[in-house]
Amino acid sequence: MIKFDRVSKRYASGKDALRRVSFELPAGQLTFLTGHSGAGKSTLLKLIMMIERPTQGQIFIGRQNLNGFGNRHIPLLRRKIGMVHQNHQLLFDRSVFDNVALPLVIAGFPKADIGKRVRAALDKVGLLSKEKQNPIMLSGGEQQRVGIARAVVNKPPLLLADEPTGNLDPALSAEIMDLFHDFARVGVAVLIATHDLSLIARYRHRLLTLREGNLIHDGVESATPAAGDWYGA
Ligand SMILES: Nc1ncnc2c1ncn2[C@@H]1O[C@H](COP(=O)(O)OP(=O)(O)OP(=O)(O)O)[C@@H](O)[C@H]1O
Repeated sequence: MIKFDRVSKRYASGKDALRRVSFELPAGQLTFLTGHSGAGKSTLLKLIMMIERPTQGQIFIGRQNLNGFGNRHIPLLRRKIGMVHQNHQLLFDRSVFDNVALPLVIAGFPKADIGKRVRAALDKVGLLSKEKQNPIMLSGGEQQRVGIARAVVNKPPLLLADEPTGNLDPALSAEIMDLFHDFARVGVAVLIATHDLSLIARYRHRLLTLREGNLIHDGVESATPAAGDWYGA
């Protein structure tokens, strides 16, 4: 589903945020992305979203090489990617329904279609009964689920999450992880960037570990937190 081939990113400041990073994420797999603060996780997600461009190397989504994409292709690309943020980034001046509908409205879906898809997404995250509420009335875990419904309402083949359980207690984190597992089970490639070592230890998934822009580990073997590794201790 997604492939990085020797991807490097140097910011204008001269900072090398990623150095010759290569990996592939197949459809239907859930993968954690970890590393210390500043290791390059957000940069990697930004390259996938085309918020930033690589300095070297190639990124493929499906069979498409992002190097061949101009700015006008970006909206089309982003429709293939669901993004879940730690702070949900919900709009508090509109209902839960309207928040989830937003990507479909932007993409120009017909109204009847929007209703069907939004309700299916809210049903999936267990929040159908709250569609008319303002998200400000919801708990942190519920707000995160609204964010997930919005990310998947387009049925994207790729789901990215940046610290999706950052503000949640272990029980709510487990609920969110259950949802991600459900999406992986139906063929979505799920990439979760997280610092949460207990989360990584609890689920034995493939783990990509970055240190100072280098991919220093790719596998499930040492899914137990190797904090010493991260911090170069
Ligand atoms: N726009 C930018 N211009 C210059 N340097 C940047 C820019 N964005 C990030 N960096 C630098 O690139 C490196 C990687 O940053 P990045 O945000 O990708 O790390 P991260 O692993 O996501 O960290 P965190 O977990 O703290 O979010 C850091 O040294 C950071 O300071």
